[in-house]
Amino acid sequence: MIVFPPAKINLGLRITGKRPDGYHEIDTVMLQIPLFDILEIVPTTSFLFTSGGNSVDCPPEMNLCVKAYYLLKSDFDLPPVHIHLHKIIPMGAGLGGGSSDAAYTLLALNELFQLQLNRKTLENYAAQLGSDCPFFISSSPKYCTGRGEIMKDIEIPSLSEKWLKLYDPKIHISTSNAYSGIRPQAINKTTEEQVLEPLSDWSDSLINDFETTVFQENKAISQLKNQLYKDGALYAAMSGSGSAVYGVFEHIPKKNQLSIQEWVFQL
Ligand SMILES: C[C@](O)(CO)[C@H](O)COP(=O)(O)OP(=O)(O)OC[C@H]1O[C@@H](n2ccc(N)nc2=O)[C@H](O)[C@@H]1O
Ligand SMILES: Nc1ncnc2c1ncn2[C@@H]1O[C@H](COP(=O)(O)OP(=O)(O)OP(=O)(O)O)[C@@H](O)[C@H]1O
Repeated sequence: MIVFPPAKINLGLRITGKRPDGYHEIDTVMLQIPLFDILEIVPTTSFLFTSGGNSVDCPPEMNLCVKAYYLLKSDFDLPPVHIHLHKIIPMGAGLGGGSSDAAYTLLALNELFQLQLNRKTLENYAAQLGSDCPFFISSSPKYCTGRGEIMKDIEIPSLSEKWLKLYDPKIHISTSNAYSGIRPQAINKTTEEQVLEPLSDWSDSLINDFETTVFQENKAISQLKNQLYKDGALYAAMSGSGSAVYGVFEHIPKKNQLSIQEWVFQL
């Protein structure tokens, strides 16, 4: 079975508290985007994990696909499989690629071995693998709170038929380091309320709390955000804990001749 785990972007990301378990309370909207890894899972005689494309900077046993397989295997009599991951989504970019691979491993195993697990059960398994993982179990935009795992479906009419330009500055940002530099703050308005306001208000209202510290340490990332506004973006921001930045455009944006990886998608 072949599946295509997508990347996500965060629209606004507020960090509102530090929890006793060391995680942070967040308030964000997450949206899948059409940038995909490729994941193939086939039954075999002994467990094997291989990967291609961009190299993943952790040993195979730490790969979230492998962790997802063994998590399900602890509760079900799963046969051995060969998992092959072709990595395309940039790592440490705030695009949730590893989380998506983990969620899609659960989804594929559920289907391949007819485990009959419903969405809620799959989300509970996903939450054990990472805070962003439950989001990838279903494909619609979500307003996410808690440590990211409390989700509510949301429609974002402002984004209908808009264009997205995404830059990968190729700067690896560790999520836990990024969180450790943040002082949580209470918020007056939720991100859900803000994304339902007109898109023309977003640049003044939507905030990613990671931008202040990440931009201070990496001027190149804030320059890319400025570049997106210069190019005519209606709204531009960093995704998650960075380093990827995106802009939302009314019309198809031109590609720049910057020596940097960029993608353009219609939403
Ligand atoms: C930045 C976001 O991508 C926004 O969607 C997520 O909050 C990160 O989610 P993730 O990559 O799935 O994170 P996890 O794998 O669960 O946690 C990695 C590390 O990030 C920190 N972490 C993560 C999520 C959260 N709500 N609070 C945290 O403090 C913790 O130090 C944790 O050890
Ligand atoms: N399948 C995988 N793909 C990518 N990274 C993985 C995977 N499995 C484990 N990892 C580890 O997770 C780290 C970060 O992964 P990921 O791509 O999800 O980060 P991110 O883009 O910053 O996402 P997030 O928005 O969740 O913080 C990698 O540096 C790697 O060590």
